Amino acid sequence: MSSVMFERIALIGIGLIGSSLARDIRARGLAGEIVVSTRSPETLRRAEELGLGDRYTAAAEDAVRGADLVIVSVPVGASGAVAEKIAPNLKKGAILTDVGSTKASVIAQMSPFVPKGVHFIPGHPIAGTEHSGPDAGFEGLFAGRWCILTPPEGVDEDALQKLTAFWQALGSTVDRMVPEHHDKVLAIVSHLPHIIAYNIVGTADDMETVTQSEVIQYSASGFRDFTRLAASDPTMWRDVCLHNRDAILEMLARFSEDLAYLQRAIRWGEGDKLFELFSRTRDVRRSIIEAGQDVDVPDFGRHTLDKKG
Ligand SMILES: NC(=O)C1=CN([C@@H]2O[C@H](COP(=O)(O)OP(=O)(O)OC[C@H]3O[C@@H](n4cnc5c(N)ncnc54)[C@H](O)[C@@H]3O)[C@@H](O)[C@H]2O)C=CC1
Ligand SMILES: O=C(O)C(=O)Cc1ccc(O)cc1
Repeated sequence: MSSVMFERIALIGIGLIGSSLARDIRARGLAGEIVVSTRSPETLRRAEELGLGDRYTAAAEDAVRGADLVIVSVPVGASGAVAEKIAPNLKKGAILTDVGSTKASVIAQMSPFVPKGVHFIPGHPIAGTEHSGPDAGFEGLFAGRWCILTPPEGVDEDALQKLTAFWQALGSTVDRMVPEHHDKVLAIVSHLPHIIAYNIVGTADDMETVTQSEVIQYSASGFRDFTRLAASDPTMWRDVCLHNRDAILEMLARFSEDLAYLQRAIRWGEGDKLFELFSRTRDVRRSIIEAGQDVDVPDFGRHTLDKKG
C-alpha cells in the first residue's frame, strides 16, 4: 500500500508509543531499516524478541548514525539527556522529532543540542492507553487519531511535509500548533483528567471507612473509569506534571473554583444550578460523539463508556 519514505528510521525509546510506531512502520513498509534503541537492556532484549526492528543498540548515539528520521519516544523529562547524547551523530538533513505529551519543555530541553542542518519538528500523537512498555504497543494505534506538530518558525517546508506525510501514512490527521497553545489545550483535555483520576483513586484508597473490597465490588458505579486513567505509567505522568507545570496549575486553579461553585450549590440545595451544569456537560459529550471523536481505546476496560451519550 505505502512505500519506503525514509531509508533509515531510528526509534529512541521503545515503549507503548515507540513500539507502536515500529509495528506500523514495518507493516506499511515506510522504512528501509528500523534501528531500535532504548536505555534499559531488558526492554531492548524484549524489543528484539518481539522483532520490532532490524538492528538494536543500547547506545542511542549509535542508533541515530545515518538515520533520515529520528523519533524520540521517552518520558518528557528524559528528552534533554537523549538530545545531548544523539546530537553529535545526527545526519545533516535528518528530521528529528518526538512524541512527548508536553511541548514547550521538550523544545527547551532539546533545541540547544540540535545541530545546524538537522530539522527538529516536535510532535505529539493524541493516541495512547494506560499501558506501557514494548508489549503494550500495537499496530494501528495512530489510525483515526490526531497528531499535533509544533514546528519552529522558519521550519524547512520539505521536512515538515515529509513528517506530515509520515503521520498521515499511519492514518493520523495532522494539525499544527504553537507549543504554548498545545500545552494549554492538552492541560485541560488530557493532563487534568489524569490528575483528577489519580486524585480520586488515591482518596478512595486512603479512606479507612471504605474497605478495599467495597471499592472493588462497587467500582462499576463511575469509579472504574477513573481507575483506568489512574493506572497510567507513573514515570510518564510525573514528568508530564513537572514539565507542563504552569498550564496545569492554571487549569487546576480554575477547576478548584468551579468545584467550589458545585460544592456550594449542593450545600444550599440549588438544584437549578446543578441541573444547568449537568445539561451543559451532556451537550459536550454529544458534540464529541457527533464529531466522531468517541474512538475507544481498542483495549479492555472501556466497555463502561455509554455510547448513547
Ligand atoms: N502513553 C501514552 O498514552 C502516550 C504517551 N505519549 C508520550 O510518549 C512518550 C513515551 O511514552 P510511552 O511510550 O507511553 O512510555 P513507555 O514507558 O511505554 O516507554 C518509554 C520508553 O523510554 C525508554 N526510556 C526511558 N528513559 C530513557 C532514557 N533516558 N533514554 C532512553 N530511553 C529511555 C524506556 O526504556 C521505554 O523504552 C512520553 O513522552 C509520553 O508523554 C504520547 C502520547 C500517548
Ligand atoms: O489512555 C488514554 O485515555 C489517554 O488519554 C492516552 C493518552 C495519554 C497521553 C497523551 O499525551 C495522549 C494520549
